[in-house]
Amino acid sequence: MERQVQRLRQAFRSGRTRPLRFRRQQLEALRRMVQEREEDILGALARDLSKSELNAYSQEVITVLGEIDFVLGNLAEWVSAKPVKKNLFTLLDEAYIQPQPLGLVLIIGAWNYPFVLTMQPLVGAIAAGNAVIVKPSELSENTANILAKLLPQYLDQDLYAVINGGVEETTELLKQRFDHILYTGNTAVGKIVMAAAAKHLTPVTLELGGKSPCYIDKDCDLDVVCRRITWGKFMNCGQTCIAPDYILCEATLQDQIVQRIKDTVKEFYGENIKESPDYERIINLRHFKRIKSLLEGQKIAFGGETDEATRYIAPTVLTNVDPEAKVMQEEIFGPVLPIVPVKNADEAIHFINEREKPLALYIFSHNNKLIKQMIEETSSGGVTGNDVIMHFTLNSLPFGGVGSSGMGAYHGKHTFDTFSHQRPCLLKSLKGEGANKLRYPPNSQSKVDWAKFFLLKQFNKGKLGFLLLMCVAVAAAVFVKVSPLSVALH
Ligand SMILES: NC(=O)c1ccc[n+]([C@@H]2O[C@H](COP(=O)([O-])OP(=O)(O)OC[C@H]3O[C@@H](n4cnc5c(N)ncnc54)[C@H](O)[C@@H]3O)[C@@H](O)[C@H]2O)c1
Ligand SMILES: CCCCCCC=O
Repeated sequence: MERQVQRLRQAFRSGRTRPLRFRRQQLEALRRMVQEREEDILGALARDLSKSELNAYSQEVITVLGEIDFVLGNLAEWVSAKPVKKNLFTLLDEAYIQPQPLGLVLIIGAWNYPFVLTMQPLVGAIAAGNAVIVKPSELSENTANILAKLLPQYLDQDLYAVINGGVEETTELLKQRFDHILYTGNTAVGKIVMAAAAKHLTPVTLELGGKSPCYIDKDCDLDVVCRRITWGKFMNCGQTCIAPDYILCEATLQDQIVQRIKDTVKEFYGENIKESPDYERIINLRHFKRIKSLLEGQKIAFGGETDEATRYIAPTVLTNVDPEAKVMQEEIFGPVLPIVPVKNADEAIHFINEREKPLALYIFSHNNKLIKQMIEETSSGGVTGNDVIMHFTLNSLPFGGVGSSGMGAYHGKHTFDTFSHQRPCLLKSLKGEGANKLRYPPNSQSKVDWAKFFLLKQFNKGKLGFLLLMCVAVAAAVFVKVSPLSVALH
């Protein structure tokens, strides 16, 4: 493993990833891979999560293709140096920010959307000019294997590698030095990753989880609200990091909400949910048993059926759930939706703020002021008002957590920034040494006064402003020459 890491690092040092043309070629090759091997990819997702081809395509493949196209359309602009504002001291100099690749980065993916959660960060890491090791989750082993098979066929093998394995291999991998680690998975392992990274002072992006609350205000159109929640909660059998974890609403709304979710489940998945191609299965027996145990002692308003042989758990809604119940202590990550009654929005805000910061917050209300107030008075990785999940799909929005739901963010340009160093560059000339006397010792009050004048004036007023400022600078220079102050400066 150490040798493989060294090999990639060497290839990075060759400078091959620097030219824009090279990065574009790799991204185009990645796009070809997704298009030409779509069937293999969809097959792997079906074996791992019982995802239908249509669901796998729309939830995972489409996002990756969209991301590649978006990056290819913008990369030339992103890699370019960005001039910055100057002060009077640096007026004649060149000052800019140059995004540069970090080096060798590690992407550790989770099993629930095993294709998109590894490929979307990979797109940004390639775009930013890094060498990359991808470590897919061992729990979604078919997708992990197809990635290990396909990526070397399409991408530069010296720069991009897939390493498969479980805890042992990942632990070994984390002993190596990387220039950035992006980890997606649970919070407990997030801490292990961060501790390992700290040994090398490696920065991390941690895409973690948590219990994402969903508040429903009293005068909402519940038909619409419940359709949207049903879609986001039971998609991928509830195994979505930003699925609404639980509902907060006034107690009197519960029965109506239950009835509408029940009707929608029937509309979406039919009378026999087990037969629906749109309804997935729990990833493994451990998670099946964990989720099933969350139902113990709860009032099941509908659903609750399970089948261990196929790891099926029916869409399930629980009512009047006690905040102290087990189902409210951990992220559910399955098709179980508890409703916790609260008196009003203020109590909901209090409830949310008493707990760890969630990855997402959903607020349903006709009252925009209330939505803004709840955003203002709470904290979460992201927010969608009057819908669920959808903020994930907008790549202009940074996607990530806060507090125990993670740190850092990615998607679109944000991924490029995550995997880049924003290098500040100031290019001066060896001329104009006279002005530098201001900053050289011995210091004096008049030097400080002039330094204040030069340093505290920002310059960003276009050509006319530039001319005006030059006049001021010349006047100042003349003044310096003729005034008694100049004596102090020399
Ligand atoms: N924020 C996000 O974008 C996002 C996306 C998906 C899932 N999640 C969160 O991830 C969690 C579910 O995923 P999971 O953690 O079960 O996935 P997982 O079991 O696939 O683990 C994630 C990765 O961590 C590695 N790993 C596991 N144990 C390790 C250890 N001891 N040391 C080092 N590496 C180890 C795995 O090999 C895997 O690659 C949920 O909390 C969910 O909310 C977050
Ligand atoms: C529609 C795709 C949602 C992906 C969410 C990723 C986290 O689990």
